Amino acid sequence: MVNSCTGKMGHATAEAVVRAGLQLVPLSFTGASEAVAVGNVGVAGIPVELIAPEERQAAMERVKAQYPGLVLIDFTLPSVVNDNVEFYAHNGVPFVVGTTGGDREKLLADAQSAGCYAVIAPQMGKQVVAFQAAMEILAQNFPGAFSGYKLEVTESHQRQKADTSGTAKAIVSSFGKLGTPIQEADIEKVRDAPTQMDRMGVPEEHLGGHAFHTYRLTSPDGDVEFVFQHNVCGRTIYAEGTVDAALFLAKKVSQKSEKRIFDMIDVLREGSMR
Ligand SMILES: NC(=O)C1=CN([C@@H]2O[C@H](COP(=O)(O)OP(=O)(O)OC[C@H]3O[C@@H](n4cnc5c(N)ncnc54)[C@H](O)[C@@H]3O)[C@@H](O)[C@H]2O)C=CC1
Ligand SMILES: O=C(O)C1=N[C@H](C(=O)O)C[C@H](O)C1
Repeated sequence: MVNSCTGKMGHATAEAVVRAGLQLVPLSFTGASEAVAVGNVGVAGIPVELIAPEERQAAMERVKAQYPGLVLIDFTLPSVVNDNVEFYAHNGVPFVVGTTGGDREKLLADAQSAGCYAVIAPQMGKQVVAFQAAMEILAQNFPGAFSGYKLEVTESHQRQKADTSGTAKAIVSSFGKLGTPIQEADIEKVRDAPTQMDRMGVPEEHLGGHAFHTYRLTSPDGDVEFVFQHNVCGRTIYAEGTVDAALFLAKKVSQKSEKRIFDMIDVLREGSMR
């Protein structure tokens, strides 16, 4: 079940669920206004009924009874992700959260205290997850290796993205251990089209959906520079990774795994990404 199929990521993920030959629950939680105004949304020819927040408990009971292998997927908004996770946790359902932002500590604590199975990660794209893991491995093995270097981070996303990239924040945390700590406020957020096209090289057709990240490290004397970059156009890479996460989580539930909360590095490590 994908919440919300009205959103860009939710829709792309629901399509990936169908492409993978899995059963898409034809219901999707969404914001109150869309549920009333739109009613339902088509995903690969399947009409998906939109459920407003005040109707979701009744719908959840129906869905739980009808779909025993249920895994929920959340791609909503930073402003609602905590409320959604509280709701999933209260209902004891396994869930994958790709939504960024919100209070991340509370999100983890709510999932943990309810004993839910969950995959929670700001980045679902296999190769970007591998890069994220590599930076953390580097940090664990060579702490302080870049002490004294200056770190500059720029991330460019579609204009509607309100929060700072969750991926950038995760990678900045590894850079902190490598000796170049910076604050979230130091991450440059690019959201305007001219800068995205002229400076960052975002193709015009991807202004509405892209994620271009650059991490630049410069030595104190300016003689040495490292630049790490990952530039993604579109949403397929995340949608496919999310399906991998849902399949991984369903396996963990059926195995009654003792560990219940995972991130995408766990999914990648177990060889569960196609
Ligand atoms: N983990 C990953 O790899 C990725 C994460 N994201 C994150 O996913 C989130 C969604 O991104 P987009 O799809 O681009 O945003 P979007 O703005 O296109 O979609 C958000 C959807 O949430 C719906 N919504 C609002 N209130 C709701 C509620 N109470 N319950 C259910 N749905 C509600 C809205 O109606 C809208 O359709 C963002 O946090 C973004 O950063 C995006 C791409 C990849
Ligand atoms: O909103 C997006 O688009 C993305 N969000 C995630 C993030 O905040 O890091 C992942 C990717 O950057 C796309």
